[in-house]
Amino acid sequence: MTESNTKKVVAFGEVLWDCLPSGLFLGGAPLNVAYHASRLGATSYLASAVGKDFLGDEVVRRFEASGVQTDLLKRHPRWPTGASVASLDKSGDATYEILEKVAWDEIALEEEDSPILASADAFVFGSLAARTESNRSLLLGLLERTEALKVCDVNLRAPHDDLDLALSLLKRSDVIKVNDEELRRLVGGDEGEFLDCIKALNQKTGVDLICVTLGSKGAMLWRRGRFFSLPPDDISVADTIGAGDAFTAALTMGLLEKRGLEECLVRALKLSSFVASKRGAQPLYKPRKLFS
Ligand SMILES: OC[C@H]1O[C@](O)(CO)[C@@H](O)[C@@H]1O
Repeated sequence: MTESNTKKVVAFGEVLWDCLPSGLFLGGAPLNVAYHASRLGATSYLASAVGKDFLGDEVVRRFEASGVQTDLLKRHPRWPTGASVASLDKSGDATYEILEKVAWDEIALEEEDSPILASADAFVFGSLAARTESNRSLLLGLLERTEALKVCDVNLRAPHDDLDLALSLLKRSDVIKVNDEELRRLVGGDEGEFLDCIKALNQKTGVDLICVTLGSKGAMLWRRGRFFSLPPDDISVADTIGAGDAFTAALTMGLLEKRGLEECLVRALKLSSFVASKRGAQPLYKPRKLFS
């Protein structure tokens, strides 16, 4: 853990360019979390890889501009920088075809990276980057060793949405963030009462802090039987890309800053609503203004 008040957040997993008809947008759920954690005052890192190509150079440049640290961002010797072919429906929700055999599919950390990993206050991860065997074993090793708060935003993305794998990762976390559809898929409870689904996920994973985002209905935070639920801000949606990732970042920072659970939820919803009101996952903003 860090001594100073500045929190250290390490996110693990994909960094990629979302190719939308309107252009290329930098994304990847863990990077989006690292981006917002940095804006919210953390020193943040992304453990990932980009190719030795122009798009990889551009990622490094964007990290430097946004304050995300590049120490854990490696250059893959052969594979290209990640990308997805993304499309938006009328309500601004995105679907992604996430290309394979790309740099972040083979993240390679080194001995010299250990001090950063060992001093993290939060370690944020999802299930997509674990689609390759090498990343999976790296991630499991990191989860076993870290003393940081482990936050899993499961981020199921078809066809890389192996539910057994997702559950095995969720079991290793301290905090779970899912959306309502993911929740129902993970507990196999299409018809069930919403709260029963949360309790079922708690029983399946043993994790006591579960947050569920509900799109236009807001979000719910559940901790050992107590829960808070709030509607989102009244906004007009530009696109929902990265709104859930922003939610995870604000929730993680709120928990690290020891804010009350309800305040964590208020801030997470505020930030995710703001992101949904803008195009792309990484809009500029001043947290003081946003949360005032
Ligand atoms: O990480 C997988 C996908 O999810 C997003 O991060 C949005 O949450 C996209 O930018 C990316 O293509």
